Amino acid sequence: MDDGNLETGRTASADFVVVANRLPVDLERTADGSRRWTASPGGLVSALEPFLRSRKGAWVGWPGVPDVEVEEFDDDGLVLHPVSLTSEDVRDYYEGFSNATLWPLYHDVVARPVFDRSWWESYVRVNRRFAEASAKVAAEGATVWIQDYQLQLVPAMLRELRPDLRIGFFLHIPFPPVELFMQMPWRTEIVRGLVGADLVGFHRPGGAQNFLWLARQLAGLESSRGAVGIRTRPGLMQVGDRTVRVGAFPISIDAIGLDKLAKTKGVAERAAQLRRDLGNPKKVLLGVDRLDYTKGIDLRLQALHELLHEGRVRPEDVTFVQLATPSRERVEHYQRMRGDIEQMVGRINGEFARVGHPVVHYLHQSVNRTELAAFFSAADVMVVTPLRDGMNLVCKEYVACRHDLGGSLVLSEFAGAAAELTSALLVNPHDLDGVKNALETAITLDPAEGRRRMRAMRRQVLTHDVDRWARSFLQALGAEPAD
Ligand SMILES: O=P(O)(O)OC[C@H]1O[C@H](O[C@H]2O[C@H](CO)[C@@H](O)[C@H](O)[C@H]2O)[C@H](O)[C@@H](O)[C@@H]1O
Ligand SMILES: O=c1ccn([C@@H]2O[C@H](COP(=O)(O)OP(=O)(O)O)[C@@H](O)[C@H]2O)c(=O)[nH]1
Repeated sequence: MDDGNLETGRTASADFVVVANRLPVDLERTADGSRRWTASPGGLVSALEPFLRSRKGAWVGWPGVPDVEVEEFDDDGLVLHPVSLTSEDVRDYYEGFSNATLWPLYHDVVARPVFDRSWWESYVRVNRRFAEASAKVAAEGATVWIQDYQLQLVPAMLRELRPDLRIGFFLHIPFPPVELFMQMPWRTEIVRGLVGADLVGFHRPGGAQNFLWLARQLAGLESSRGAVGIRTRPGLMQVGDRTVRVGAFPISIDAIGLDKLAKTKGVAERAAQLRRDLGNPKKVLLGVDRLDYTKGIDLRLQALHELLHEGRVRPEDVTFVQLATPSRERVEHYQRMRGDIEQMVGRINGEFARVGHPVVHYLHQSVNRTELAAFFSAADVMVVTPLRDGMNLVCKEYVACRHDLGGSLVLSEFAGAAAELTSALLVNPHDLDGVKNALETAITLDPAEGRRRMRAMRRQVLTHDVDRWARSFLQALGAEPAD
């Protein structure tokens, strides 16, 4: 996308507003000093962008680079309202509090969270800026849907500025067990920020249940104690004269769109080309992740290394492709993990590759949707082994692309998607022998058994798409009529 497609300078007054840390597009400065817009990384954007485009709302978010002022603009009918962040905001609010405090704390402390008071102050300031921007964009009585852990204070701040709005909040990452959340020095402030919404949504009922408990303990709020259902039976909480709903809404993908894309001649040809380029191995294994320490890329490489060592897998039979989207590159944990992973790739290839035939192809790059559909179509085994993941859209995308019922999915029990894709080969990523066994099973799986599993997973993914997710959330918020 370039600036030519974008109509700038319009004033928005939108009835439906999404607020997320990132806009769906990132501003990129190229080497020759010009600027262009590219697709933003991550599942939040892939899920919400097609949905919002279909209903012509406004999107409030950061354009992805510090220290730029960009005017509100129209991107093919979607009004984008940029919120500027300074370099200090990016360091303290985004890389600091969001990604070195909240991210590890909410992902089961797989890395140690840093609690820094100046980061917290920056988080409060930037959340206020987002609340003010949203208050400006939303029309009288509009629905505003706030997204994710970077903006947990925005619901209450926005309600104070604009009591006329209908406010929803959805958390895309796991909500942690209460014992872990209690470590947070600003735990009560965060709970009070979230209950500013009319509906607080999580991927899983467990997250909703944890939140209800914490709101009772930390904010003294009266709340229901019954089990929260999936898309139904939300918990209820009394906040002054308002009733706040707390529910579980597992996110999904544009399944029909991807199914269609994977059936095109172009994707099928590209998939065949990819297999040829890889040297037509018997089995292609694939990993697709942001380069994030929660994704368990290191442990799948370790499992492969051991299988090769033990002779359970022959290097001439398998090729492993790891697509790793660059992510949060200035955060220390991410830098360390990248070094470790690249060392492991080098080690496996050093020991098992032949000239012209690496065992592991590692691409530290992002690829587009069509190319990704070709990779999914080409892969015999999709390996998804996060230590913890809110949902994980990649595994659902793989399933949506396998109209041929080919391929098998190795999936971590600790991804939100595992509760829905129960016919995957489920693994505990902390159990390396279990991961090795599952990889071996997937490589040698009887095709009829593979088809049976894939059919069941496709039934689930194709009937539970992102549109259903968004509709069920907005219906529970009262922003959309019930079916
Ligand atoms: O914006 P970044 O810091 O570059 O990170 C990208 C996004 O990562 C996270 O995605 C999550 O949302 C997915 C969709 O619900 C879900 O499947 C996945 O499990 C989550 O990790 C993050 O939550 C987003 O805010 C980021 O934009
Ligand atoms: O090279 C890539 C790698 C990933 N993705 C997309 O990035 C999203 C990743 O979402 P997921 O929920 O799996 O994880 P997240 O990165 O949000 O934690 C998926 O929609 C992928 O299709 C992409 O467009 N290009």
